[in-house]
Amino acid sequence: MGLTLYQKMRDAHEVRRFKDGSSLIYIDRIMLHERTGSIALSNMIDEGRGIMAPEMVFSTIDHIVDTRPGRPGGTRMPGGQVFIDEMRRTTGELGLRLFGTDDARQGIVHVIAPEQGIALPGITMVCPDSHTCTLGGVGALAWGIGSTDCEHALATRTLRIASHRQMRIRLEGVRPGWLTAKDIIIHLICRFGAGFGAGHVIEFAGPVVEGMEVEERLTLCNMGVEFAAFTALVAPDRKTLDYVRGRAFAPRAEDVPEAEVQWMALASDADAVFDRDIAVDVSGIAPTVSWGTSPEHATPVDGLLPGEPGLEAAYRYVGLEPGTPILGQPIDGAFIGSCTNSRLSDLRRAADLLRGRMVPASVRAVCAPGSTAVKRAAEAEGLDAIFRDAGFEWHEAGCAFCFYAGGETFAPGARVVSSTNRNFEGRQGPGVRTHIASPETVAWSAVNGRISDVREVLL
Ligand SMILES: CC(C)[C@H](C(=O)O)[C@@H](O)C(=O)O
Ligand code: SF4
Repeated sequence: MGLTLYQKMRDAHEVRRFKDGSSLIYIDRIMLHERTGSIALSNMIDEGRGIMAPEMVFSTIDHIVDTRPGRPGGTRMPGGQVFIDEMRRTTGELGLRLFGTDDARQGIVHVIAPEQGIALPGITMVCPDSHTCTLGGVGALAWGIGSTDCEHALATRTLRIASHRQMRIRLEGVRPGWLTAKDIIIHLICRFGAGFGAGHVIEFAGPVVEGMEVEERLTLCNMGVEFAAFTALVAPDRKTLDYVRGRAFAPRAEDVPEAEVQWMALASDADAVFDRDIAVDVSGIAPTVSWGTSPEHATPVDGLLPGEPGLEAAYRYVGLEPGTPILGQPIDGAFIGSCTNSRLSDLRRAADLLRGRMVPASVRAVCAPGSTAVKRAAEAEGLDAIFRDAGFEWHEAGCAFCFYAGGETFAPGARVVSSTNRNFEGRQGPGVRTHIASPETVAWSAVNGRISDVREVLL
């Protein structure tokens, strides 16, 4: 019987298989950020434990640090400075790499991992952060862990994982030019339900995935955890190899040929058995936005809001009515950023829609590039000027606007179209109503001052 991509990667890293089917897995690389990583590292120091392979640990400061231009206050999160200070102290004491706020490699952990070549095809990676699944987009077996597991991984370079079920989602059909990976993943979560991936590893495959750029695959895998999956993956291909080559922590030039042969062999066998094998035709998928308080509360942008029972609390929070259109809903805010959609390709596509246009004064629009490197690259090609001229605030790299670190937010009750991945109550701040969507939908809605259909301009 053939093996799935996931099974091959697991087997290649398996130190031991237990009777219950779980496995002890060798961990290649570990990433940390100040919100959770600082806690794991202080515990390690307090317990007198050493780090098994310090050179394989990569840390950054992204979550609670302000993204305001210049970051004048460090962080506005009450009590937040201690996480930043602890991250600096503990990484210093333990001799770990830290991409701090003064480092050109700083950024949202899941954005810098592929960007710096830390995430690579075929490696195992963990980080105490749920969106570590993003890295499946480059063919890494990567998943989010809790603090205790993080300490275990730091101390032993291994982790025990359960035996996961296998799901493949094959994306087929003709993808319209305006249809983004974000629309597709929100559509899938809405169609199958936010719990559909529970207990599974999801492999995204099929011609539409093969046609996607690597940064789009990162967006697709990013929301694997919003599908409740253990993680998500895309098999590496030529595009992945081109993407990875030459990045700072990728293999050295002389090792590349051998590595690439190994990476290209990473694919599910033709006779691999999946517990669920689903084909989805993307041809009919519309630009998709969330309306409620779960990513599964979503709708085609030109659809009417659903009226099933059980959605009352969500409707109350968002201040909308079943049976009404989402299209045309006036908005107060627009946000482009987060580990889902803040890479250079996202900013370019949004800028294309903003060029020569202006966001109305009633809308507060913010862009926080995913990393300092993305920010600088965007500035080098003049994207910052396009965003600013359109009325967007141009921020530093970080998470703060995505998850309300405690400071940066929109006004209570504000309706915000956002390129992020979560929309539960208060996610972007007290009372803020988040509609998750593609960066294109965010940009186009921002200039119109209402939730808008990108097909008006991109068809
Ligand atoms: C703070 C962190 C642990 C959290 C996560 O794990 O996802 C954050 O990144 C988020 O998106 O809510
Ligand atoms: S950008 Fe948002 S979703 Fe991503 S890691 Fe940061 S807080 Fe979590």
